[in-house]
Order: sequence, then C-alpha cells, then structure tokens
Amino acid sequence: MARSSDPRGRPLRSVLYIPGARERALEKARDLPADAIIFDLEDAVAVDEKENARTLLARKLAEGGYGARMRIVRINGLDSPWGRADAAAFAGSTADAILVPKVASPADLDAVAALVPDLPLWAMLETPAGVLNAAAIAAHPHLEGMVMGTNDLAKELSARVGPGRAELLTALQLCLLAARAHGLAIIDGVFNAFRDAEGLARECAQGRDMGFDGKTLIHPAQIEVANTAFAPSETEIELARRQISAFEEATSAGQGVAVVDGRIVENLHVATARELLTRAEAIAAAAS
Ligand SMILES: CC(C)(COP(=O)(O)OP(=O)(O)OC[C@H]1O[C@@H](n2cnc3c(N)ncnc32)[C@H](O)[C@@H]1OP(=O)(O)O)[C@@H](O)C(=O)NCCC(=O)NCCSC(=O)C[C@H](O)C(=O)O
Ligand SMILES: [Mg+2]
Repeated sequence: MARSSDPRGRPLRSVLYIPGARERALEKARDLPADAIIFDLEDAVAVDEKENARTLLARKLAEGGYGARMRIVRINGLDSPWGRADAAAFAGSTADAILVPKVASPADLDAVAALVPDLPLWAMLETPAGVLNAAAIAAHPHLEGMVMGTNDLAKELSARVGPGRAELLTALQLCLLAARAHGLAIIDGVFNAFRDAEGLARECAQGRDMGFDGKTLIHPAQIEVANTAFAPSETEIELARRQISAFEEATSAGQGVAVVDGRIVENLHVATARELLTRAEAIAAAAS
C-alpha cells in the first residue's frame, strides 16, 4: 500500500501538537507552516485547565483561520472525567477528525464513534495492548489515521529509548503494517529534544524511510525539519520523471521493463514514481 496523505489529498509531513489551554500558541498556529495540527486536550493540559481548554479550543476553532491544514482534536480518554464532555463539545464542529488517546481495542473507538458519529476518528497507538491489537484497530470503519505515542509506549514498556529507537522498532513496524493493510495515514511519534534540529532530522529520516507519512511535533522550530524530510527531494522528483518516461518508451517499443541509471524499472516502480509526483504536487499546492 502506498504512502498516504489525508483523505482530501493534503500532505501530513508535519503534525504539530498545540496545548488546548495555550491561547497564544493557538493563535500563532494560524500562521505556522505545519501540514496538520493536533489541538490537545489530553496530556498537554493540566487537570485544573481541562474545562477552560475545552471552551477556549471550541472558540478558536469556531473563529477559524487555520487555512487548509488538517485540524485534529485530541480528546481525553472516555475513562477520564473529561472525555465524554470533550467528545460532545467537538461533535458537529469544524474539526476534521477526533484523535482518541491510548486506544487498546476497536471497542474504544466504538465508544467514541457513538458520541461523535459525524467525524472521522484517528487513534493513538501508545500502549502494549494497542500495538498488539493494531490490525483490528486499523480495520475500524470510522478510522482514518493512526499516531504513534512513543512517549507513553516507552513508559508502558519500561524501555530506555536511545538514538535509533531500536527498543521501539517492532512496535513502530507492527503499527505501520496495520495502517498500510487498511489504507490509513500513519504519523510517527514526537522527538522530545525540541531544540536539537540534527537529532530531529535523523529521526525524521528514519521514520520516512520506514514509511511513515510524517512526524508529530511539539514545537514550531521542528516544522521545517519535518517538512523537508518528508517531502520528495528534487533528485527524487527528477528520477521519478525519468523512470516514467523511460518505461513509457520501453512499453511503446513492445518491452515490459526499462533500465534507468543501471536499475530495472517495472510497472510497480512506475506506480511508486507516479505516487511520489502526486505527493510533490500536493505539497506544492498546499504551499500556494
Ligand atoms: C515545549 C514547550 C513547553 C516549549 O514552550 P515555550 O517555552 O513557550 O517555547 P518557546 O518560548 O520557544 O516558544 C516560541 C513561540 O512558539 C510558540 N509555541 C511554542 N510551542 C508551540 C506549539 N506547540 N504550537 C504553537 N506555538 C507554539 C510560543 O507560544 C512562542 O510564541 P510567541 O509568543 O509568539 O513567541 C511548548 O512548545 C509546548 O507546550 N509544546 C507542546 C507540548 C505538547 O503538546 N505535549 C503533548 C503532546 S506530545 C504527546 O503527548 C505525544 C504522545 O501522546 C506520546 O505519548 O508520545
Ligand atoms: Mg501519549
């Protein structure tokens, strides 16, 4: 299954969390070049601020000004004192999707879908049960995307995660397999050292090469790094064009394969090349 964008074709390279209680950050986000925003009511909001954050966020979303970028609201879990009221507040809102934290099984999504039947759901994969049930979760009819919660997952695993994230690779790959098997978008977890641009670039490259559509971010300084890492490079675009035209020439000469730069090009490589060009066009369109 090919790399995906959101269902409306928008890129998802940079997905920025904004704490729902931070009015200044909610306003600043209107001018930030993130492809998507997760308006957070869960872990980024202190207990005392939960009700205020819900009211503030509902007002800011109603005011609009977030452009074409995807707007996702992360509610609190339904097992918390705030989850049901969060879901009720954003059912029928202008949000593009509701993100459900700590999804452990499809039943968790059923419960939210009953409260918010009109909006697509996204699922946080951040518990051992969630990762082990990723395929069943990905098959949920309301689900459009998945987000890795690598901080919670590391906590639940008692893992000490180092550079290269070897400790999390099995979980990341299980969730990727589930998302791709069901045609869902999937976004990599956050990189906590938000002033370390080089470390972020390395982790973005790793996530991109594994197949993630983009990276979740916690600070505006991380946006450009993710946008660059998850966009096709000029070299890749130029190669894709050459592969397509070489393959078209080969097929019109009655051959089933072409060779470009010493490598075979078959139908499936052309499909990948076309998908890359479509993604590059979507990124250009989103920037204009
Ligand atoms: C990490 C931060 C607390 C740092 O905040 P701050 O000290 O205010 O940073 P700066 O002074 O450098 O901020 C500069 C300006 O940028 C704005 N800003 C900061 N962060 C954001 C943001 N996330 N979105 C939009 N705008 C932001 C500031 O307002 C400043 O603007 P200005 O006033 O014009 O100068 C902070 O970045 C932060 O709170 N980040 C988000 C943290 C968060 O959302 N955490 C929860 C999600 S991560 C998670 O839960 C993952 C998952 O569940 C898992 O388990 O892994
Ligand atoms: Mg989490």
